[in-house]
Amino acid sequence: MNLTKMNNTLNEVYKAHPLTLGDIIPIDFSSSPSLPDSHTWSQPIDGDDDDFSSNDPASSSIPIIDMMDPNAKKLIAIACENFGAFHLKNHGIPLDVSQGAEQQLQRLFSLPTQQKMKALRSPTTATGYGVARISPFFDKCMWHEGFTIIGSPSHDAKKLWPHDYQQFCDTMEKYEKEMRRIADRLTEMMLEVLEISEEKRKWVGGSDVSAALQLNFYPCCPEPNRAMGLGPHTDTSMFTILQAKSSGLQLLKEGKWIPVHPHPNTLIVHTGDFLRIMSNARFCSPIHRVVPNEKDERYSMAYFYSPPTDYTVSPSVTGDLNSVARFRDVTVMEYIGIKAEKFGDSLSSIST
Ligand SMILES: O=C(O)CCC(=O)C(=O)O
Ligand SMILES: [Fe+2]
Repeated sequence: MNLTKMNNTLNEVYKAHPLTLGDIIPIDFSSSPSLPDSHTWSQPIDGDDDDFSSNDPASSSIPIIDMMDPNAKKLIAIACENFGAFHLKNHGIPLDVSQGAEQQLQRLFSLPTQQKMKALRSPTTATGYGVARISPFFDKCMWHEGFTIIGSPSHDAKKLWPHDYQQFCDTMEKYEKEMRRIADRLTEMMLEVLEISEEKRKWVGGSDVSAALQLNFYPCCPEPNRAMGLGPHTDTSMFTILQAKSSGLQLLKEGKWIPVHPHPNTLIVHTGDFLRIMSNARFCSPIHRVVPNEKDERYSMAYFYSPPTDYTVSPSVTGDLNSVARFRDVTVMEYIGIKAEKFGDSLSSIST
């Protein structure tokens, strides 16, 4: 994987859209017994009360798809059309790899704040510890802390554990390799469904894909109905593959927030903006958010997978000769820059 190129690209984008130092440091949650004003959102936040799912269970929960099912390709395409998300089972990740990554994730976030601050992401770089990248687009802060990995985490891990970083790096690299295998396979399937030409598919499985692993921690929250774990957003990816063991994730569908509860031994897969563009808006890139919880803390790992930064993403209109392109062509690099500036208005800004 040409990670230096990917990292440089992101760093260039972030340099053009720097955060202020006040924006990048999470509060010390362990010393915040009540919700500070900086983290109090004005609207009450709907928790995971399952209101929507009780109305119409069939249309309100994302499907569970078996990756080994002979019909997987078709089922995934339907899920991408209806929800832009599904649970994936039989994905083939060895249990020790997913559990190992989960343990390292918890080890990282349980470090004392001062230690985590040693790996603080600077306002203009892409990796390390800090608040969510989407934070500047919201007036209020989120009940969340994160750690971003692009390629080998060793540079940042050495700052956290100067003498004992290897275990973290090996475990995370193994996990990323598994994620990469699944993302390649899902992408192959969906690009076939969209009848995207061989020429435009060559990047899949290659060394230049753009990939990042985002570790997230949402501590227990004293007033979850007035706080936000991660504000509403769509992902700047082709696919995002998520591992999480507790509830809190919600997807927006037809104006309602649908809770996405975890299932044992499954991953949650979302489609992101790049697949929406390539599919000419046939597939969704769902707006999602995370709500915090008073009793349960939440850990998650999100693997973002996109084409190489210089790849031109074009809507596929092959399947339907009457259809017109609903987005203009855009390179991955250019779209990452648009997203850093326009956030939720990015897709409409490239609509034709
Ligand atoms: O923590 C989660 O479940 C969601 C994370 C997420 O949406 C993201 O990192 O973009
Ligand atoms: Fe996301």
